[in-house]
Amino acid sequence: MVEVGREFILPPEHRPKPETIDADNIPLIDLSERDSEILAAEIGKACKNWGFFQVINHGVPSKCREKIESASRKFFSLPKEEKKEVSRDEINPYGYYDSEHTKNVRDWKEILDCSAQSSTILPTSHLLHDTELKEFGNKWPTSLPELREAVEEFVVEVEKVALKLVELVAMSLGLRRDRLNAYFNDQSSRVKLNYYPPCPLPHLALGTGRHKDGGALTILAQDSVGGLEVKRQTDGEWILVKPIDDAYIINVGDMIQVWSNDKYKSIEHRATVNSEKERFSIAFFFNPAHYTWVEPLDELVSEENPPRYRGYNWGKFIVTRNRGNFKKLHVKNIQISDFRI
Ligand SMILES: O=C(O)CCC(=O)C(=O)O
Ligand SMILES: [Fe+2]
Repeated sequence: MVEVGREFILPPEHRPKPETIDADNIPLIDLSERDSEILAAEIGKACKNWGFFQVINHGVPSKCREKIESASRKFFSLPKEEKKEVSRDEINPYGYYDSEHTKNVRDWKEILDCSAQSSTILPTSHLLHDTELKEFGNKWPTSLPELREAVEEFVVEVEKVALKLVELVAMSLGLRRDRLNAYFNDQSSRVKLNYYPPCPLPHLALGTGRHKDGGALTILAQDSVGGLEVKRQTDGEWILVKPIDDAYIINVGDMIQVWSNDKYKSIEHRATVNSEKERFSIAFFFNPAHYTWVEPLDELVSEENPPRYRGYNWGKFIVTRNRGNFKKLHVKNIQISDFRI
């Protein structure tokens, strides 16, 4: 019998309910629609009302998805010692770990975090006065060469979708189509493989605790088990996102919320676990370079609609967030609300 340690147990108000609501669901958008004005309008509406939507006919070959899903299963079924050989640590955010914390409660999951680029430059410290930077690369398990190949091929494909979405988001905000593209010339994008083993007490713990994604946008592939829940803006209820074969779930990250000066919202979400089935998901976090200064876009602020956020440096933001994910801290983890004016 697997034990559920105290560090996994959530305070009562944040525990998942035994029954989830799945009647109403997040919008489903067909990306093969050729009229980009129509697409942008649909995406704008989804970003405003839900902060989440699913896409079909996205162009990512299903073979590519099957390959990364299969490599991920193989990776997590490797002996623990082999996984630990590619562990992340307090400074290097890329690698394996089984003790992620969200809001200082441990998540019931194992993770492999990968830099989407061959390497990523990040600050080594969350402290603002420390300006040291370091280049971090991926560690791959030697017994599973297909994992690296699968991740690299997946990145090429999802990045095309991410750029297309960022263009549609720009259009929907009434901006030039390529207004946001330059932010992604240098990236700190990340691929996260999530593995949620069956949990004997699924109503006391979560696979991923409630959180908002900090970057620009997230593209998520969930398997057919289901468990992702999104907080509905109208009433604060948690809504189960129905798995759809070969679809990707897209969500607005904090950065788009800030750029849009709150027109679009980065919405809280979480992943539940269940006592019978294991569950896998793969997230692609589309993020700009560490040196990016994030603030409401000039075109979207005015005298009547003044900026609602102070600017901040993305590198320091993500490093502070990573630090809180790595271990339990006694301070609240960084949120964009900290920058609210
Ligand atoms: O596994 C999931 O469905 C969600 C994971 C997630 O939200 C994340 O990794 O940021
Ligand atoms: Fe997330």
